[in-house]
Amino acid sequence: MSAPAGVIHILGAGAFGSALATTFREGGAPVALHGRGAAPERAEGDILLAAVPAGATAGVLAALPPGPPVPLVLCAKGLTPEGLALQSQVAAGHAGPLAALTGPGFAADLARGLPTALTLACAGTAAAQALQRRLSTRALRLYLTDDIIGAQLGGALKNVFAIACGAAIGAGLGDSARAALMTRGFAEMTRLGTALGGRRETFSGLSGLGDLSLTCNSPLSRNFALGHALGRGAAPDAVTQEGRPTAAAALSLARRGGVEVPIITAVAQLLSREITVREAMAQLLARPLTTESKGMT
Ligand SMILES: NC(=O)c1ccc[n+]([C@@H]2O[C@H](COP(=O)([O-])OP(=O)(O)OC[C@H]3O[C@@H](n4cnc5c(N)ncnc54)[C@H](O)[C@@H]3O)[C@@H](O)[C@H]2O)c1
Ligand SMILES: O=P(O)(O)OC[C@H](O)CO
Repeated sequence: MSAPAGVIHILGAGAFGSALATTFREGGAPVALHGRGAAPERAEGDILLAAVPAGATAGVLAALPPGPPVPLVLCAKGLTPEGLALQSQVAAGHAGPLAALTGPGFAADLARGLPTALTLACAGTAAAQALQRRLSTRALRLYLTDDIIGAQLGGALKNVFAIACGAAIGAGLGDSARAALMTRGFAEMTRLGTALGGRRETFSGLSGLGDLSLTCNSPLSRNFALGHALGRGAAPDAVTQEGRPTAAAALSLARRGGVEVPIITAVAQLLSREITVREAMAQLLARPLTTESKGMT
């Protein structure tokens, strides 16, 4: 007889944590969903998922009581500005295998059992495959990558481009402007992401282009909705989403690495009230003319 599977502990009982709990329960796994202030005891064979906002992960992990070195799956999509930009850097002290779950998936869709494909990024083939088997269900299909840096960067940076697209649509600038921002945003994501250590191919996958497509095209995205509200004249401080700290952190990482990120720059300026949506678009259109082809002068 095989040993019973351990418990999937989900830290964070918000929209995504609750949707994952529903998904895994429907897949037949034992799940414990932990709200704010909970610090679950773990046993061998358990899995920990952190599904709180990116800025809360460090505190939630620090509050855990000591336990066996079980795998930790990071679900937050965002960069934190304190120099520890990526979630895997925030969680670097974790003793067990570390993974990131990212890619195009709205909590609302998962909670309804709608088909969803996500990326599970994890170093170490055996640990990665074991997690893939435990966390996949009939509705949730997980693809593996060992590029944990690239997968997290795609998931974080798409928030900034979703704000840009929402703002363009909210301001009535049209679907062509959205397509331009998505495509040039993808170029920017790949340029910054590879400079920070991600692999180029990762940005063409679910965690990059996949999530960018979803959030730039759907009013269900909170980042798109934030941008849309800005485009319609709302004050930037009225709403806080992970895109806001991520835009600031991405801009400072890009400046440090000498990477050109005009859309991230415009979104950061928009969020700090330096420019309006129309000024942001005018600024992007006024940049020196350039090529899409490598090597063309
Ligand atoms: N909602 C989605 O569709 C979705 C999809 C994929 C990934 N995510 C990611 O999952 C993460 C959580 O998003 P969400 O939609 O569940 O957000 P949410 O606001 O619905 O829930 C966040 C949860 O974290 C808890 N929390 C917040 N700050 C905390 C703190 N300091 N300490 C302890 N708990 C705290 C809140 O009480 C809440 O239960 C985000 O990083 C988001 O990018 C969300
Ligand atoms: O609502 P958003 O903008 O945080 O997007 C949710 C998920 O990241 C979509 O994959």
